[in-house]
Amino acid sequence: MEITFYKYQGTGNDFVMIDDRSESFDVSDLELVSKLCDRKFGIGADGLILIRNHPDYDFEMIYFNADGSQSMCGNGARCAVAFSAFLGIVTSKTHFLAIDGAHDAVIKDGLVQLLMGDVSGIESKEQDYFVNTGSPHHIRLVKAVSDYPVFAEGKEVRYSSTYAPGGTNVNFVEAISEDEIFVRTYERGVENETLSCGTGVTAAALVYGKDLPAAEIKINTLGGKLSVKFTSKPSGGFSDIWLIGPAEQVFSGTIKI
Ligand SMILES: N[C@H](CCC[C@H](N)C(=O)O)C(=O)O
Repeated sequence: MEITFYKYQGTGNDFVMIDDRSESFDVSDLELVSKLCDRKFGIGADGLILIRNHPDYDFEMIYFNADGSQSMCGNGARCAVAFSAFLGIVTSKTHFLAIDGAHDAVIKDGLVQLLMGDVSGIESKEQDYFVNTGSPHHIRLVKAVSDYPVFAEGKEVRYSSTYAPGGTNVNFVEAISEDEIFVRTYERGVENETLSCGTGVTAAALVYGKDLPAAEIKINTLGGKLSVKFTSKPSGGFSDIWLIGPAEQVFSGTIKI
């Protein structure tokens, strides 16, 4: 079988993108997903995204982590918007469907702005926090995130009984200033640290700015810079949550597999 693909990255979180409007990709073949994401035997990526037609939306994105599991992916969604514009499916504004529901997005000044789903609230977890921003995120505020043992500590939390059986993504957050943080993430389904995680930095920004009526938090990641804007709802929870950052096409090709 020969598959045509496009490789995208959003602040270093990288994805195999496939125009699957023909619906020819077998979504039950998780071995194929893992092989295409394998960095030695395949194309190599944190995840794989199919773009399909949908009667009620501009398009539907189907996201797979590298291990074949599915979840909402913020950086992947931003790359899906850029890819759909490249394919001519959308222009600078779009309304599309992902696993966690409908999203709006805008392409402006070379960046993709993604409207995330509302968040009902933040849970305390001993000294840490938990937020679901379309995928589950454990948040730990730390002093010097550059030196932090992200893989070891992240893996321990991800597989802890607290989050069994589904697990969680784990984010370590350092305060840089009152409106700027540095975030490193251990990602479920990649089972490693990624260079950035869109739903993760969104969760981190909500925790960091949870006592503010509204905020725009600048976020540094190992893979580049993102920002998150949000409004705190009087009843608790958050709305108007925008994840903003670049989404670039790196290369395209075909793979015989
Ligand atoms: N690994 C995550 C999904 C991808 C999240 C991340 N790549 C993002 O940009 O949101 C999970 O299994 O919940």
